[in-house]
Amino acid sequence: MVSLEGVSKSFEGRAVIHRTSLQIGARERVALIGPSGCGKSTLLRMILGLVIPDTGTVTVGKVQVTEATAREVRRRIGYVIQDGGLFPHLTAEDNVTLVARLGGMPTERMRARVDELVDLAGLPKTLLARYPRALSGGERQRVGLMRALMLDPDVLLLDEPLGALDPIIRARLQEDLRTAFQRLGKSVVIVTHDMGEAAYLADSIAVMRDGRIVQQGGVRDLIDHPADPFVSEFVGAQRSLAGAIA
Ligand SMILES: Nc1ncnc2c1ncn2[C@@H]1O[C@H](COP(=O)(O)OP(=O)(O)OP(=O)(O)O)[C@@H](O)[C@H]1O
Repeated sequence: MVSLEGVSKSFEGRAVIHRTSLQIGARERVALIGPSGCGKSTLLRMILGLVIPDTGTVTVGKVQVTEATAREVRRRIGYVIQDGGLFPHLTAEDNVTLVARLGGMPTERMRARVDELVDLAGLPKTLLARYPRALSGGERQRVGLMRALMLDPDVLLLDEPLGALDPIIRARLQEDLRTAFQRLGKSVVIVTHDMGEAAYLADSIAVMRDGRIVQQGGVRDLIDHPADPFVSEFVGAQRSLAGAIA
């Protein structure tokens, strides 16, 4: 469904992605994990056509992502960022329906879709009348998810969607996201710093360091067969409560 083949990128003469490849199949969920600044968001932005690689190719479905096709490709992708990325001057509902309205979706269809999505996102419908500033972080994130899903995209990209939330809300949203992913069966790429979250939400985890994917596999692979000392250090650095007590 999504394929990055040998992509690289430099900004201001500094290489931030070094010839990297990543494939995400239909219905497959991949987590991108790695230290701050290793290039996770840049890879997501390449899939969206917001960053065009210096070498290599990105394809979504059968379409190669270029400056010319980026807008068309973005219509097939839902994108969720930290804190929802909502427009502050629009109500939650107007945030969710904005692109559909601009695209001329009939009102009845739009209403039906919003009803489906409040159910999927686990959000009371009454909250949709509020502006983002009157919503909690978790509620904003649920609205962000609804907005990303409004046009029923084939691919869902989430860039640290739960990073700013407290642990209880985060755990609830993790559960609801997992259920939504299972129900929807879309290709998903989720960026996170949290190995537990990656293992819970994704089929496989791609560990990045310094602009490269150093290993991709299931969480057991990463623990039992780390490709190098960095992977073991990174996996081991995620302190569990049980470990802290011990
Ligand atoms: N448009 C840009 N111009 C210059 N440098 C950039 C640009 N975009 C990203 N970078 C740099 O590229 C590197 C990778 O950034 P990126 O945002 O992809 O990292 P990340 O792994 O997502 O980090 P974090 O986990 O902190 O969000 C960083 O050093 C960043 O400063």
